[in-house]
Amino acid sequence: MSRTYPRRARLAYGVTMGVAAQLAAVGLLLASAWLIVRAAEQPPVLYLMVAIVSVRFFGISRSVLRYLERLATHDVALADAVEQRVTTYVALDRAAPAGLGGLRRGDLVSRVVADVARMQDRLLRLRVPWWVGLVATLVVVGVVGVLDARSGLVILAGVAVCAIALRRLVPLVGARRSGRAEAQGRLSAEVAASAVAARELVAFGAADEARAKARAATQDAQSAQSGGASVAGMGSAIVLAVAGLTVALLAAWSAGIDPVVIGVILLAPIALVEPWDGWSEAERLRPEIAAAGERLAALAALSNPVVDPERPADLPDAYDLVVDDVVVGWEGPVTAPISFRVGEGEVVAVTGPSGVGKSTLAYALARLLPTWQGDIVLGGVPTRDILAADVRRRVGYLGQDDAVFDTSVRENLRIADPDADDDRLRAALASAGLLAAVDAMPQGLDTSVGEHGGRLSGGERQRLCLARLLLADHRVLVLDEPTEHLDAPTAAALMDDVLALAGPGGRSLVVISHSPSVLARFASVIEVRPADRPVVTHAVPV
Ligand SMILES: Nc1ncnc2c1ncn2[C@@H]1O[C@H](COP(=O)(O)OP(=O)(O)OP(=O)(O)O)[C@@H](O)[C@H]1O
Repeated sequence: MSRTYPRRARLAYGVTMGVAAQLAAVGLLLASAWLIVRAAEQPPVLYLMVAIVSVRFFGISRSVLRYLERLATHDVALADAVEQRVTTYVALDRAAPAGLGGLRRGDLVSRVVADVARMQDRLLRLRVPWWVGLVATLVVVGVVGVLDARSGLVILAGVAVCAIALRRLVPLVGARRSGRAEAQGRLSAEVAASAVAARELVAFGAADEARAKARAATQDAQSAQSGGASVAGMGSAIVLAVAGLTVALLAAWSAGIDPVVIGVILLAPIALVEPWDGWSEAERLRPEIAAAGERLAALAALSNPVVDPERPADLPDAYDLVVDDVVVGWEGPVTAPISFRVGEGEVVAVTGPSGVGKSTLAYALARLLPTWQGDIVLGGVPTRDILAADVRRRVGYLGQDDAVFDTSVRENLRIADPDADDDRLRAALASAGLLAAVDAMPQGLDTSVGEHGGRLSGGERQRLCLARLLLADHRVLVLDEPTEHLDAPTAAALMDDVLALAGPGGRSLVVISHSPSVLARFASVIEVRPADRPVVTHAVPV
C-alpha cells in the first residue's frame, strides 16, 4: 500500500492482512485436521474435495497475506523511524554543545542508533502482534463457539488466562532482568573511549585497566542478553502450558460431540500457539521498548542554556565587538568581569592561567554559551537580542580540537559552504597558508585526510580548520590557541597568515593564547582572571 495513504489507513491495512494471515494458518490446521479425521471414515473422495482445496488455499494465502502484512507494517515503522531520527537529531542540535555535557559520546551514539531502532519494535513487535493475535483469536473462539458453545467458552477462558499471565508476569521478570540497552550503552561508551584514547592508554600502561573495564561492560551486556533469553523461555512455557491445559479440558468435556468436530475443536488451541507466541515476544520486549522511549524522551527534553529572544533583532551589518563587564562559566560563574572592545578589522589577544575560562569566553562570544553577567555587543546590538544562529553567521570559532572528518580536503572544507567551487576553496586554503601543501598532495583537493586528520601534520590540520572557518565568511574570528602543538617557525608562519586576515575592511580577530611569542605580536592583550570574590551575576545565565 503506497505512502500516499494516511498512516492510520496503511496500518489498518497491515493489521487486516496480519489477521487474515493468522486465520489462514488456523484454517490450514483445522482443515487438515478435519480432512485427516474425515478421511479415516473413508467417505467418497468427492466429500473430501472441499477440504483438499481449502488446505491448498489456506497454505498459499497464508504466505501471501503474511508478505502483504510485513510490507505494510514495515513501511509504516520505517517512516516512523525516519521521523523519530529527525526529532532526535533536532533535539541534539538544539542542546549541543552546552546541553550535552552529562552524556558520554559512546552512550549518546548508542542511544541515537539503538534506541531509535528499538522504537520500531513498538509497532512491529509489540502493538501489531497484540492486535493481530487478539482479533484472530476471537474469530477462532467465535467459530468454535458456533460448533460447540461450551468449547468456545473454554477456549475463551484459555485466551484470557494466557493474555493476563503474559501481560502480568513477563514484563515483571523482564524489567528486572533487562537493562540490556543501558548495559549496551555502557559497553559502547567504554569501547569508544578506549578507541579514542588507545595510544595514550598503551603509552601510560593503562591498557590493562581499560581492557578490564571493557570486559566487565561486555559481561554486563551478555548477562542482560541471556536474562532476556530466559524471559523468552518463560513466555513460551506459559503459552504452551495454557494451550495444553485448554486442550485437556476440551478433551475431558467432549462427550456427545460429533467426532469430526472434536478433531477440529481440539486443534484450535494448538493453532493459537503462534499468535500467543507473538504476545509473549511482545511482553518480553515491552520493558526494553519502554526504556528506549524514556531515554529518547530524556534526549528530547535536553535544553540548551542559550535561549533565543522571542522578538529577535536583525543581525547588524557592523561587526565591532564590545565585551562589557562579562562573567562566564558553565555550571556557575568562574571568571572575574571581563571588558574589552575589538573594532572592525582590529585584533586583540586574550590570555590567562589554564582553566580560568578563556575557552568558555570564546564559546560565549560565538553565542554557544550564555553569559552570567554583562553584555556582549555586536555592531551595537547585544548578542542575546539576536538569534544565536545569526550571531554564529557573523562570529566564527576555531577551537583547539575542531573535528576533521575522514574524507577529502574538499569535503572537509565544504562543510562550511556546500556550494563553494574550487576557486573559493583554493582562496580559503591560500588565506590559511595551506594551498601550497594541498597542491603538493598526490590528489590535491581530493586527497583523503584520514580519521581525525591523522594523515596531516598538526600545523596542516590547524590550517585546514582555519581555511574551513574562512570559507564560512565570518567577520569576527575567535581563535582558541591556534598555535597549540606547533613548533616555533610553524606557529610564527600561521600567525603571519592569521594576522593578515585583519586590517581595514578585513576580519576582526580575538586570539586566545598562552604563548609569549604569540602575545608579543598584539598591541592589546586582555588578561582573564578568576573570580577572586563572588561576582554579581544573574540567577541564571542569559
Ligand atoms: N563542557 C564543560 N562543562 C562544564 N564545565 C566545563 C566544560 N568545559 C570547561 N569547563 C570548566 O570551565 C572552566 C574553564 O574552562 P576553560 O576550558 O574555559 O579554561 P581555559 O582558560 O580555556 O583553560 P586552558 O587554557 O587550559 O584551555 C574549567 O573549570 C573547566 O573545568
